[in-house]
Amino acid sequence: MIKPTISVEPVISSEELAQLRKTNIALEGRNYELRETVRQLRLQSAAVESERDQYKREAKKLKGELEQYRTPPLVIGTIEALASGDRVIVRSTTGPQFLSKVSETVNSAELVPGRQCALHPQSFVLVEVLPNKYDTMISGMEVERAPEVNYEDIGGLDRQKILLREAVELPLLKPELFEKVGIEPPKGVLLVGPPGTGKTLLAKAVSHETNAAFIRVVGSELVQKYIGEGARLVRELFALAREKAPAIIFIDEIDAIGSSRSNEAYSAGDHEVNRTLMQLLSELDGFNTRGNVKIIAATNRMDILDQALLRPGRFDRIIEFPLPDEEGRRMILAIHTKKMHLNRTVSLEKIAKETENMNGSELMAICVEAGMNAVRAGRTKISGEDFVQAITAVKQGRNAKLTPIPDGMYS
Ligand SMILES: Nc1ncnc2c1ncn2[C@@H]1O[C@H](COP(=O)(O)OP(=O)(O)OP(=O)(O)O)[C@@H](O)[C@H]1O
Repeated sequence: MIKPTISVEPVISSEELAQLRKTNIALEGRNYELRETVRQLRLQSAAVESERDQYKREAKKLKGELEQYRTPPLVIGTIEALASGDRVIVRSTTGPQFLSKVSETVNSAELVPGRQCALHPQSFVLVEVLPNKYDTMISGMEVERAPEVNYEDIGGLDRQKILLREAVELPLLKPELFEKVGIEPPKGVLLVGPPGTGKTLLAKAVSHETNAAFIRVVGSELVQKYIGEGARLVRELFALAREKAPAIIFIDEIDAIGSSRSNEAYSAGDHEVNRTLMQLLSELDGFNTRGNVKIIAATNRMDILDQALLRPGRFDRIIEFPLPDEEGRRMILAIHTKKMHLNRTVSLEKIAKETENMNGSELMAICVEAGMNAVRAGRTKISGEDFVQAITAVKQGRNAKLTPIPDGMYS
């Protein structure tokens, strides 16, 4: 029997096989390219979303500010007697008496003669019953006992630290030294410099070191919140400080009550500013420098400050806070990255070089933003590139803050 011969024809020639392999490699390359494009697009979309969120937050903040400008300041008064129906007799702090209608939002149980209240400036409707005594103003002031800020938390500013410690800390901790030598410690200290340069931070550190209460008020709030109340608030501010002594009064934006323009007093607002300033000057003049209340003020606008504030016996010690130099920036960066996990590609010296003209507050924002970049990429270590991007973001926004992590970043 003849066996049939089976001839096995190759299904594919070696040339075809080589061609197929080539095509396969090309397709894999293309696939890789496409995946890379998708990854890039995802990153871009995340960045756009994060920018959108930032704009949204900015818009919300501006809306709030606009709303604040639209709301006129309220008039303060004292309830004198309850009249019939929904009316009360109120004497305003500026003098006249009103028969005021009471807003429906006010709890009638709070309408007690003697209580302070706020009236709408046009309709004189009683819109709010204010808490008693200090509470009224404490709502506008921050009171903190020995804030948690140490000198080690402050980068650079060595000269400023020495000067402030000498002017505030020493008289509080060792008043007898001044007595023995027979000199008066400085009365008020004025910190002058651009925003975000550590003025508040250093004042808080002194407060921590002396275990003093830190009472912070903002100049513009003293004169804008309630008509006719600025002078009373200043009086109560000093009374509160004496009660909480040892205490440090910190008046931020003092130029809002102490600008030379306020002397001219040509509008109701200016008149209010002027009265507040007069009260502040009189409190300063009647102030015992050896006592355990110290006063520090801060401003970014030394140029418009009323000279009356700078006379001897008032703010007679001026300490300048410049923008940090390269070494200062490196030290500030070191403080804010102390608890961060940095990889070897991060050089604080290099970052300090690239952040000329930036203040401490912006340097802190860069550190937070760099950390966020690592979080967004799902890493636990922060790289030099994270900082490069953060510097660009903060430079662009100049007030870039923590951006929320875009949805789906980790999916
Ligand atoms: N020298 C510094 N060392 C460390 N951090 C700093 C320094 N300067 C500023 N910062 C950071 O910036 C933040 C803002 O600083 P601070 O409130 O002290 O500025 P300021 O000079 O009082 O500004 P403003 O005039 O706007 O009130 C601080 O909470 C801190 O995180």
